[in-house]
Amino acid sequence: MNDFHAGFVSFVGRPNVGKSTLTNALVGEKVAITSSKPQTTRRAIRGIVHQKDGQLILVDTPGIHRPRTLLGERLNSLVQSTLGDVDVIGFCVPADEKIGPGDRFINDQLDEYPRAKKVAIVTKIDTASKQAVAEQLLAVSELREWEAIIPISATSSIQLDTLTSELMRLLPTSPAPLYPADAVTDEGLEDRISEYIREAVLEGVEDELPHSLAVTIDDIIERDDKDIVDIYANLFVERDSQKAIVIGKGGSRIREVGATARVPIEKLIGKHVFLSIRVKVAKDWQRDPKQLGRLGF
Ligand SMILES: Nc1nc2c(ncn2[C@@H]2O[C@H](COP(=O)(O)OP(=O)(O)OP(=O)(O)O)[C@@H](O)[C@H]2O)c(=O)[nH]1
Repeated sequence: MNDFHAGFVSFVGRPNVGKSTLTNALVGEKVAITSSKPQTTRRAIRGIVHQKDGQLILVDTPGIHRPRTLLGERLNSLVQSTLGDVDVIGFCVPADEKIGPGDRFINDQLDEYPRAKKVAIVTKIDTASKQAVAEQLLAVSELREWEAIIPISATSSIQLDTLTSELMRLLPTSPAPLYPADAVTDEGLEDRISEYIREAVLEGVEDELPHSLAVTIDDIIERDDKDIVDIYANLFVERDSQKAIVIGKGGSRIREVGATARVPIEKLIGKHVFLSIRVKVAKDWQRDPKQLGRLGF
């Protein structure tokens, strides 16, 4: 049987166009955290879509942007090395914003990856009128020759099956699946937990604070006597003033963060969780090669 398709697909686009939300919607599970803050995604996260006739491995990448810090530069080079390896690139533009210089910049970069097939995805069509969507499809079609142009909404589940089968069709045939049938991601447990915590902190913080956040896990300990898992996490910020904001009056904010993050973590682990989050200052870590290394970038 040679009609099983399997391969790697990456969604690219400006920050905040809905790449992570789309990844989660296609996988059917939260493998990538999302937020309304630009540049939420910092790693290439793999989400795996299983179908009878194929396996789609989605590599979620940070949004491409002009870097302002060393972290920004590392994120951009992560995108570049990821795109060099994928079979299909899905270029995402939102239906509710006109194509601008940021989109053109990314579209031009796609020439550097001749091996990958290219499809355009118009995202968030639930937010725009039929006419606006039609105009956006036309504008996108003028950027280059695409294998397909597909309008979707990840939050309203519009055309997601169409997108999956289009992507599947463009993947190479494979003698066997690349991942086991029950895998939804290749992210490790610690990384997924850290990301859930970062997502919870991102809710409600503003300005440059979202970029200053990093989370690491010291320990995950199963208790012998009870069905509880103890998780010890560190939340890094860059300045003392940010530490105060994140902790909140009398620790109120950080308690809320813990309660919010515990929900997806307990779902993931299938047990009750005691979550300890210690807030620490790592001064200007986004610009410091040593600290970036320690935080996993
Ligand atoms: N209305 C609507 N909102 C969406 C849709 N998809 C994503 N969003 C919202 O758009 C925002 C950004 O979504 P993300 O998935 O985090 O965007 P991203 O492109 O991965 O962003 P970065 O990680 O910054 O690159 C979030 O607030 C989402 O809820 C959609 O189909 N419809």
